[in-house]
Parts: sequence; C-alpha cells; structure tokens
Amino acid sequence: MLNPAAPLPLKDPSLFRQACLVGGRWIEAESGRTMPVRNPATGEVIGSVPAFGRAETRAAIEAASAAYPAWRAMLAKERSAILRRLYELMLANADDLALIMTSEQGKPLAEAKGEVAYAASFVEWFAEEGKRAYGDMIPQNQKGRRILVMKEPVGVFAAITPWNFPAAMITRKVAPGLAVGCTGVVRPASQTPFTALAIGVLAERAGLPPGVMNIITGPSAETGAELTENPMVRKLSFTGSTEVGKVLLEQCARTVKRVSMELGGNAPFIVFDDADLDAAVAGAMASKFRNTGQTCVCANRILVQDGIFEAFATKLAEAAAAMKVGPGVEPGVTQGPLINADAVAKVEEHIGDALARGARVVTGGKRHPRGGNFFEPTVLADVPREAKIFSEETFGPVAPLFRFRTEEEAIRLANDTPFGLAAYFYTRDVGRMFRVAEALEYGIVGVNEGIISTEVAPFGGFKESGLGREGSKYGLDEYLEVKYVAVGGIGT
Ligand SMILES: NC(=O)C1=CN([C@@H]2O[C@H](COP(=O)(O)OP(=O)(O)OC[C@H]3O[C@@H](n4cnc5c(N)ncnc54)[C@H](OP(=O)(O)O)[C@@H]3O)[C@@H](O)[C@H]2O)C=CC1
Ligand SMILES: O=C(O)CCCC(=O)O
Repeated sequence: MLNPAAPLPLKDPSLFRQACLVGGRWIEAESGRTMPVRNPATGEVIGSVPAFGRAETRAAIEAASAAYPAWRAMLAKERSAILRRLYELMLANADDLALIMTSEQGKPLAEAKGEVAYAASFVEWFAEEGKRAYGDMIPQNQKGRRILVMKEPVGVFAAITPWNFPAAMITRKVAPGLAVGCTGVVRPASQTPFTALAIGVLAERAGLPPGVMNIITGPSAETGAELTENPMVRKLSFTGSTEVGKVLLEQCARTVKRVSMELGGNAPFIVFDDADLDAAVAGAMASKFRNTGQTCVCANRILVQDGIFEAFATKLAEAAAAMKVGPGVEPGVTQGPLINADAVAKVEEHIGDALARGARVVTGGKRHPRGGNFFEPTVLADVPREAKIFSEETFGPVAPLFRFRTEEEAIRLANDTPFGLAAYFYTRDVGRMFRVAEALEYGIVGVNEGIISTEVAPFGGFKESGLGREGSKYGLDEYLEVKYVAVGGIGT
C-alpha cells in the first residue's frame, strides 16, 4: 500500500510511502510481512513498512551493485547536479518532511524542520565536495618512474541509521557516498523509516538513477546480517549504540569491510568559575535538551566548579522548568516525548539511582503528567561520581550536576570514561581554553559553544565512541579508496 488514506495532513501525500525502494521500484516484502510504526507522542500506529529478510536485502545490494558502474562513470559534476536538485527538493518539501519526522520520532515541529535543513546541508555540501576528490602526484624516487595517487569510490556501501535523527543521519552517510560515485543500501531505524522513504521519493524526483540509492526496512538481525556479511558490500557506515556497533564490527570483519562508526557518547559539559554564567546556562540547555536529550552529543555529565555551582544550578533549573512538554505538533512545545517506554524506564532508573546515592532534585525528576513517553525536564544537583548517570549515556532530559574544585580534577573526571565523542567547557580564560581543549580525549570539543553540529566540520569520536569522521572534507575520505600507481619506463 503506497498511499494509505491520508495518515498525515501532508501537502504532498505521495511522500508517505509504506514500501521499500529497490532498483527504482517501490516494493513490499516477498512474505508480505510488515512492521508497524508508532507515533511516540500518542502510541498510535501511523503506518507500516515491509519486513524485509535476507533475500530481499540481497536483492537491494544486487540493485546497488548493478547501478554502480554507470553511476561511477558519470562526471562528478553530473552527480553533483542531481544531488543539488535533491537538496533543493528537501528544502521545498521541508514542511512535509518535518511533519513525517515529528509523527514518527516525536521532536517538536520547529526542531524537525531544523533537522531537515541540517540534513539537506549535507547534500549541498557533498554535492560540491564530491568534485574535489583530488588525488596526488608524489615526487619520483627513481629515474624513469612516476608515482600517482588516485582516489576511487569504495563501491557499494550500506548505511544503518538510528531513530534520533531520521533525516540527517541518512544524508550525512549517503551524500558523500553518492557524490564520489558509490551506490548504496540504506536501512533506517524501525521506529523512523518514513522520513527516509520520503527522502527516497525526492531522490527519484531529483533524477537519481534506479538502484543508486536503495532503502530497505526490516528486522535488524536479518537485514543487518546480510548487509554486513555480503561481500558485494564494501563499506558499512553505522550510527547507533556502542553495543550494536561492536556486533557489526565483528560481522564486518569476516569480509574485511571498510567501516565508519558513530557510536555512543558520555559528554562532559564543564563550567568553570570564570565562565559567563548566562552563556553557560544557554549552552547547557541547548546541548542537554536538544531532541529531549536524545543525541549522542548531548551533555550527559555537567561538571560545575564549586564557586559557581549554586548559581548555575538555580538558573539551569529555572530554564528547564520553563520548557513546554508535549506532542511535537502542538504550538510552543519545546520538549517532545521520549522514543518509547524503554527510554522512559532508563531515565527513571538513572534518576532513582542518583537519588539513592545522595543527589537532590532541583527541578523535575518524574514522569510528566501528560503520561505516555513524556518526562519532566530534570536537573539533579550534587550527583556523586558513583552514580550510573556518570558512566552511562542517559539519552533523556536529565541534567546531572557534579561538583569539582580544580581544572585538573575537571579534566580527570571528563576523561574518566571509555567514550570520547563530544565535550564542552565554558571559561573566559584564554590559556585555559587551549589547555583544556588539548587535554580532553574527545573527537569534538565545544569551547563556550553548546551546539557544535555543522556539515562543514568533522563529526566523530575517540575511544569507544567510534571510527572515522562524517561531514566536512574528512567525510569524503570514508567513501574513497587510495590507489597508488607506479608508472615506469618513462625515460627521465
Ligand atoms: N550514537 C547515537 O547517535 C545513538 C546512540 N544510541 C544509544 O543507544 C541506546 C539504545 O538505542 P537503540 O535505538 O536501541 O540503538 P541501536 O544501536 O540498537 O540502534 C541503532 C540502529 O541499529 C539497528 N540495529 C540494532 N541491532 C542491530 C543488529 N544486530 N544488526 C544490525 N542493525 C541493528 C537499529 O535497528 P532497529 O531500529 O530495528 O532496532 C537501528 O537502526 C540509546 O539509549 C543511546 O544510548 C541510540 C541511537 C543513536
Ligand atoms: O546523536 C546522533 O545520533 C548524532 C547526530 C547529532 C548531530 O549531528 O548533532
């Protein structure tokens, strides 16, 4: 069923697809099996998508493989023109894409629209950057020989993406791949497939040839096994939990695939005594409560120096309490629901554990009166380091404040984790800016900045937060092989 009876009030209802895109055709599972998709704000089913198994996943990989030679042979400029049209179509359809996203993911409409623009920015960026996959010429080391370095597309890629950014995590992976001549199979999260499928509709309209981008849905174990074991897939790009990332790494090892992994975080947000207090509160709010705390770069541990602790806690709590919680389609809402009941339970568990160990609630602390997956924006103070929330990613609207005394102690606490994605700190001391930025074992550091995401900068983590970088000129390398060609017999 490609167009069910108006499930959402879209300007263009044909963007809502309940089928997979394989080789330019919209198809269902051979078995006819489907999976329901629910609105996390209401629990209502908004539609269903095919439950592909291994055989259908293999067919999608074969479609990508068949489309590869012709797509690769196109000029970068020709591929760029198609991607540019996709970028423009995403912006032109931003209202519909945002409504689809809010309905399946829960984030407020304004935030969803912001994500559509963010997602489109990767398409625009890589449409341009794909023209610059420069090789190299290395000065010869022997007479009569030339040393060339060529950059070539890696081949067919697979992208497995999470539910928290249903559009941006697709385009951040797909755009660089397509720009350099790869073809791919995208497998969005089961909770949020409709945004991805709508992007597929727009990609067709932009002129993307059949098979260049295939979008499949289905149980993760079956689709994931085929995508990671099939030797035709030469690269996997994954965003999600570290736990699943490790499983996929193991599976990819069997065919030695290239991998990019954007995994979990445990971001420290450090506020030094000399910080601009209002700026630090604004930064902490933006970082902590973006997407109701469900991002891998959300502040997870807020470390506040002794001298500013009470003032910061009071101001942060005031700002958190002022947020409006509710369904993302309701005007004025700034905090949507959590993705599901498990996420609510995890938030509750982290708060309960912290309180049992001596923390205190400054604001929030419990399920929201609206019920369902809604939770009160919460600030906890004097959280001890033994609390679970110090070592585990909460992925929810809880700001736990930890007290510290010295710069050395803050750095030690910040680095005391196997994760290393994003870290933030606020200070007005220029020397400290450099000392602390250099000491933090993190791939992304925000100095007096709470929002660091942009298509022009490299996104990725140290340690167990992942491998590789997305976005920016570095994101292109993830889809390129380096080939060294030695040309002899030249004479001089
Ligand atoms: N780094 C990040 O951006 C993210 C981090 N997380 C962290 O992970 C926690 C759990 O979230 P969760 O959604 O369960 O994250 P997962 O890592 O389980 O899911 C991310 C993606 O991986 C897929 N997946 C899960 N298991 C497999 C598998 N065995 N083979 C192939 N694909 C698989 C999921 O599919 P399906 O949807 O069908 O389960 C989804 O598309 C969060 O609380 C958060 O801490 C979560 C999401 C994003
Ligand atoms: O949370 C994530 O899955 C990473 C995306 C966040 C961003 O790009 O800012």
